[in-house]
Amino acid sequence: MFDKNKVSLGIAPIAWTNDDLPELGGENTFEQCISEMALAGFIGSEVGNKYPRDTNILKRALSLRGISIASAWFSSFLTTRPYEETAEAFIGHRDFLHEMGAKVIVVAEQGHSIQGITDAPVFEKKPFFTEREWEQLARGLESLGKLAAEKRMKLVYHHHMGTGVQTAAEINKLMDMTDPSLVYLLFDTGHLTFSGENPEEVLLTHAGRIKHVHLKDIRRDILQKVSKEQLSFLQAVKAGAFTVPGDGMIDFEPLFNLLSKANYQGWLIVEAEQDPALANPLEYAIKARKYIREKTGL
Ligand SMILES: O=C1C[C@@H](O)[C@H](O)[C@@H](O)C1=O
Ligand SMILES: [Co+2]
Repeated sequence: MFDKNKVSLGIAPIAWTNDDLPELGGENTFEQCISEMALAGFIGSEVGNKYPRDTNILKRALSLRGISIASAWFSSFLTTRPYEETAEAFIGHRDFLHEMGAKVIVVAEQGHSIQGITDAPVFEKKPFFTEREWEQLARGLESLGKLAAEKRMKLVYHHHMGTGVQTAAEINKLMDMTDPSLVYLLFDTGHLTFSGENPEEVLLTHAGRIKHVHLKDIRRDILQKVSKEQLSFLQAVKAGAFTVPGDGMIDFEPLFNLLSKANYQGWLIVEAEQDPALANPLEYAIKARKYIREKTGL
């Protein structure tokens, strides 16, 4: 299985406070969040909107708890806005993450995205890029990838529900259109399953380019409800579509096996956004940690 010197376990703050739905977990503090991550046995985190932006303050709070920053989300608008606008914001984000010691930068294209539109049915209204937009996205990501490389960092692209890069076919197209030394892939088990893709197939196809992993599970009954009632992505999250690995319909064992066979190196980040009032974040973090230990020995 995984080499403990090459694979590290982290957890995202989104289970404590949801940046996309600020009403979920608004009461949970930054300190509670990172203390509970450490208590559950994780050594890494991504960055949430309650995290201090002053890198000295952030480093001190995290080091007291033995936590490092693995990465943080960046929204690109390469298909809808001038490249320079995205590049300027990307450089600030990159420099912050570099200062925090992160090696990868998570990027998701938000041009035409409906992931944040409260009432847009996620299956029915997902956007599709024109060929011109695909070109803009691919060339723009390569340029951002070069900016990442200036700091010896990697851009990892996050496929996502309700965006133009959601399905396996769209992931394949993006990977085909971009330079593999500049644009890498983030593998998110929850988004692939939500979209109806086969995560094993995606993993096998792109194993060499996967440099960051988000682990989340899906509740099958909620997924059926999302499709039947034409819910939006955010309504799906609120309804409990996502949960921690081992608590839903995904079989993680073959995925862990394939990742380890591909000599995966980097972070495995548990990222299971759900309503913290219904799913206690510490309890679910402990549950996830236990499941991963049982299945991988990590
Ligand atoms: O990586 C992610 C970041 C979140 O903001 C997003 O909506 C979530 O679903 C995700 O996978
Ligand atoms: Co994710």
